[in-house]
Amino acid sequence: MTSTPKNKVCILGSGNWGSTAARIIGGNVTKLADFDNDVRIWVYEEMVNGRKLTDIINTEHENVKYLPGHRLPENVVAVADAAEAVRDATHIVVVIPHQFIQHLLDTVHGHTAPNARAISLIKGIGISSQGMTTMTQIIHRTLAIPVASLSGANIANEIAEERYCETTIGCADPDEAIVWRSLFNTPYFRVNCVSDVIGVEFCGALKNVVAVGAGFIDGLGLGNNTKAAVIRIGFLEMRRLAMHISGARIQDSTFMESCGIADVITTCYGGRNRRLAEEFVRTGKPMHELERDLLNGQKLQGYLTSGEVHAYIDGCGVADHFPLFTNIYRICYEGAPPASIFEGLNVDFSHDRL
Ligand SMILES: NC(=O)c1ccc[n+]([C@@H]2O[C@H](COP(=O)([O-])OP(=O)(O)OC[C@H]3O[C@@H](n4cnc5c(N)ncnc54)[C@H](O)[C@@H]3O)[C@@H](O)[C@H]2O)c1
Ligand SMILES: O=P(O)(O)OC[C@H](O)CO
Repeated sequence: MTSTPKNKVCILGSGNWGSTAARIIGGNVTKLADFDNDVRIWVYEEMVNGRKLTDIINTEHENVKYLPGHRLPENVVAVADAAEAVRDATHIVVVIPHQFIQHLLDTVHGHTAPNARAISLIKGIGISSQGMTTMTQIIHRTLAIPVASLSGANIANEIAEERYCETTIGCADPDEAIVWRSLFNTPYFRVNCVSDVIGVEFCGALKNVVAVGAGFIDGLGLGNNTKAAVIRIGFLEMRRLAMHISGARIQDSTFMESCGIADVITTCYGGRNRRLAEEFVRTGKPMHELERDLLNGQKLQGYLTSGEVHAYIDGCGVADHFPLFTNIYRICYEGAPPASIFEGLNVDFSHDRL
């Protein structure tokens, strides 16, 4: 009698969030009878203190560069070849900075199992000839497999400390949603599933632009009320843009999940995008320089997303309806003074669908 092969997880990405997700999944698979215990994690290979990062992870069981101080389960195995990492995987977790997605997908294309499916933990969007594209759409278009999304108020370092928080999985198939949930849910990382895959993603991507605005306010030293105003207007612009692009396919209720309102709050107080936007105002240095000098290899998504959002809203002739996003773009890319963030913030949102 032949037994059914077990499901197998591969994680594509081993940065701060990828390594934290690996801690969670590596622990959970050992409790799931239909999953293989071995979890492969693709590492963008680099030398750290004269040693390959994959070797360090596989011997010390710690990603000393991107998640120092937290042990990875021993069943999480680092692999430098992405095509090898996805081979035989039934569940592919994609968690790399959004600017690198297409190259990675092209590398694994043709190597995924026929029954594979994926979940994107990426917070970012793409621009293509079809307009604005979400990460699940890019993954689905390249690999032709079902794709779910996961996003929430999830600062990775706090999750690695096992401090209680929530997240949202967007998955169109309720049975698949249950499986994804079983891979991620823990007593400290509470997963709620919704069917709105791209709504979850839009929230995760667009909140990074609001985080940049919040950082500008901190850099200007304007305090809590001003930041709350930027958070509120930013949240409304996020929702307006998501609705503009995908209309009826997005559910308003998604914005009230962890991926929506909760993530805007956490990111505007504790995230990397906020922190470096504050430095941008204080030092006058460009974002890419601050990223290089202050993040030790970690990557920002917010200022890039601001550029992508601007290309889209300007191209569609609707930038006037997004004054905060437009001002943030001009401050990041056109040398506009940070105090110009308030210009024209009197747009009426009362007719937006609630
Ligand atoms: N860190 C968090 O708190 C957090 C939380 C939720 C979501 N996210 C999202 O998860 C995604 C991944 O972020 P992260 O925090 O895990 O990464 P990170 O910013 O900590 O690290 C950057 C990663 O990119 C890799 N890299 C560098 N150059 C590369 C290249 N050319 N090709 C491919 N990979 C390359 C590095 O090896 C490293 O693994 C992002 O979209 C981010 O917004 C992050
Ligand atoms: O550190 P940031 O700014 O990339 O944000 C991290 C998470 O997305 C917060 O949920």
